[in-house]
Amino acid sequence: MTFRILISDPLSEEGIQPLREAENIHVVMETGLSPDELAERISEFDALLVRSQTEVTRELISKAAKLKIVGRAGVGVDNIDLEAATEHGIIVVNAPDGNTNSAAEHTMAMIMSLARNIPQAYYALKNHKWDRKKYIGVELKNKTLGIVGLGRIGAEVAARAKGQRMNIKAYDPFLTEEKAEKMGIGYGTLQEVLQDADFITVHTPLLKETRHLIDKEAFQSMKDGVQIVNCARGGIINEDDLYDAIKNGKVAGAALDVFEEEPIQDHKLLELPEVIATPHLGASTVEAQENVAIDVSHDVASFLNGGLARNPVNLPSVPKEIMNKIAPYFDLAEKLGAFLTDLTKEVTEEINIYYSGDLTEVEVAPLTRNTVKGLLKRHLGDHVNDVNATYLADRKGITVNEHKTSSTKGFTNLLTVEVKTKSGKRRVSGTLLNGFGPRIVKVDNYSVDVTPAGHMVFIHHKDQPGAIGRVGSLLAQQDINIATMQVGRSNAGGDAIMMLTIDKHLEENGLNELKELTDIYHVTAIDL
Ligand SMILES: NC(=O)c1ccc[n+]([C@@H]2O[C@H](COP(=O)([O-])OP(=O)(O)OC[C@H]3O[C@@H](n4cnc5c(N)ncnc54)[C@H](O)[C@@H]3O)[C@@H](O)[C@H]2O)c1
Ligand SMILES: O=C(O)[C@H](O)COP(=O)(O)O
Repeated sequence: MTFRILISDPLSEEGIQPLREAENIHVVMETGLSPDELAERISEFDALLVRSQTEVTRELISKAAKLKIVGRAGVGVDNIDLEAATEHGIIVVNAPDGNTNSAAEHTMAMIMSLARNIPQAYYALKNHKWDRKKYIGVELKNKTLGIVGLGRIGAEVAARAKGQRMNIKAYDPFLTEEKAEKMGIGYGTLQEVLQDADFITVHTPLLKETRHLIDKEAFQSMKDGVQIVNCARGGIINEDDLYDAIKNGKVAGAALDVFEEEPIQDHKLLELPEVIATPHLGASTVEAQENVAIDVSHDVASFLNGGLARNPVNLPSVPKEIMNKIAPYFDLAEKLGAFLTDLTKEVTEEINIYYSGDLTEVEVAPLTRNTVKGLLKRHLGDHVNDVNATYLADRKGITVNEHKTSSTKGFTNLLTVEVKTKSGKRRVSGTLLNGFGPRIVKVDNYSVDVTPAGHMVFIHHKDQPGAIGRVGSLLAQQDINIATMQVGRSNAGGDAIMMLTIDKHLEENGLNELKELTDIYHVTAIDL
C-alpha cells in the first residue's frame, strides 16, 4: 500500500527527504492552494503536512475521507481544528522543539531593533535622510524585561536577555518563586510583570484564556513609555487597544511578528512610526525549518506505518480491552482535574490520584493521564491530551502520584484527586453511579452530590443564618438561575460550603459582588 502525503505549505526539502525516500510514501508538494482547491483535493490524501498558513478547518476535515494524520511543522496548532480532527479519528502531530531557538532569537532581534529604532533609521537612510537626533534609542542594560508565558521560547528569551544585562520578571501559571529563583530571574503575578516592565514580550499560546490578555486595562497598568513585543500569536494583544495606547503615548513602541488576521497588507498599526513588524518570521530560519520538517516527517512516516508518533497533540492511544473497562471514567477523571484547577487558582506542585473500589482492579494509567489533562488544559490549551499530559506535567516540574487504596467511603468506585500548592492541599472525589453517570461526592472535607457539568459556584462561608439567602438574592438580582444547591458544614456556626450549579457563567463582577457579602470567605466560579 502506498500512502499519499500532501504538503500544502512550504517545508524544507532537506527536512522531508526521509518521506521522499520512503518506499510506500508518495509526496505531493502543492503550496498556495486556495481553501476551495484544497477541499477539492484533500480526499486523495492519507496525510497532510502544514505550517501556519493552511487552515485545517472542520469543513476541510469533513471532506478528508482518507486522512489519518495532520503534521504541523511548528508549534502552534491554532490553525487546525483539533476537535474536528479528533472526532474524525485523525491524529495531529506537531514539532514543538525545532523552532524554539529561532523564535527566541527573533524576539531578541525585535527587542533590540525596538530599543535602537533600527528599522526606522534604516528606512530613513534608504530614503536619503541622515537623521541622528530622531533615532536616539535606549539601552537594554538594567531595564526590566517582562515575560508573559515562560515555556520553551519564553525561557530561552529570558536566558538571552540576561546576557544583555536586563532584569527579567516573568509570569506563567506554572512558574513558582522557587523555580524563578533557580533560573536566576524575577517572579511576579501578571499584574506585577505588567507594572514593572520597561519591555514586555508575550510567549503564550493563543487560547480562549489568552485572547486579548493584553488589552486596554492591561496597558493602563503599564509604565509610561513601555515597549511591547509579540512574536507568539496575533490576538494575544488586542490590536485596537495597542493602537490607542501608542496614539495616546502610553506605549512608546511595539514590535510585531504576528497579527490577528494573516497575511496582512494594510493594517492601521503599520501606519504608526512606533511600530516595527515582520511577516511571521519567528520560525523562518534554515535550521528551524529543517528541524521541524525532520521531526514532523518522522512522526508521519512512523504513524502511517503502524508505529508511534513522538509528538501527538490529540491522540487517544489506549488499547481496546483496557479502553472498554475504563472509558466510562474518562470524563469523570478529566472533570475532577479541571474542577481542581478552577478551585485552586495556584501553581500546582504535586498531584495525588487515589483509586479505590472497582478502580483498584483496572489499569488506571490512562485515567491518571486524563485527570492530569483536565488539570493542565486550562493553562496549556487543547494540545494537552491523555498521551502527553503526564509528560507535560513532568516538564512543568509537577509530580504525579497514583495510589490504589481500600478506602471506598461506601462507594463501589471512588476517584479522588488531590492537588498540592504552596498554600496547602485541596481535594475532590468523584464516583460513577451505575445508571446515573458521574458525580462529585466530596470537596475537601465536605460531602456533596453534584453532576460535574456546566457552570458552578463553590462558596466557602461562615455557617450563619441568612448567608444562603443573601447568595440566592444576589444571584437572582443578576438574573442567574440556581439549578441545584448543596450545603455542608463542619459544625454549627463554623466553616461551611455551598456548591451551586447555575444556568450561566458567573461573570467577574458577579463573582466580586458575591465575595463582598457578609460571612463569605471565598467564592470560586467553575466551568466544566
Ligand atoms: N512567531 C513565530 O514564528 C513563532 C515560532 C514558534 C512559536 N511561536 C508561538 O510562540 C508561543 C510559545 O511557544 P512555546 O513553544 O514557548 O510554547 P510552550 O507551550 O512551551 O509555552 C507556552 C507557555 O505559556 C504559558 N501560559 C499559558 N497561559 C498563560 C497565561 N494566561 N499567562 C501566562 N502564561 C501562560 C504556559 O504555561 C506555557 O509555559 C506559541 O503561541 C507558539 O505558537 C511563534
Ligand atoms: O507556531 C509556530 O511554530 C510558529 O508560529 C511558526 O509558524 P510557521 O511554521 O508558519 O512559520
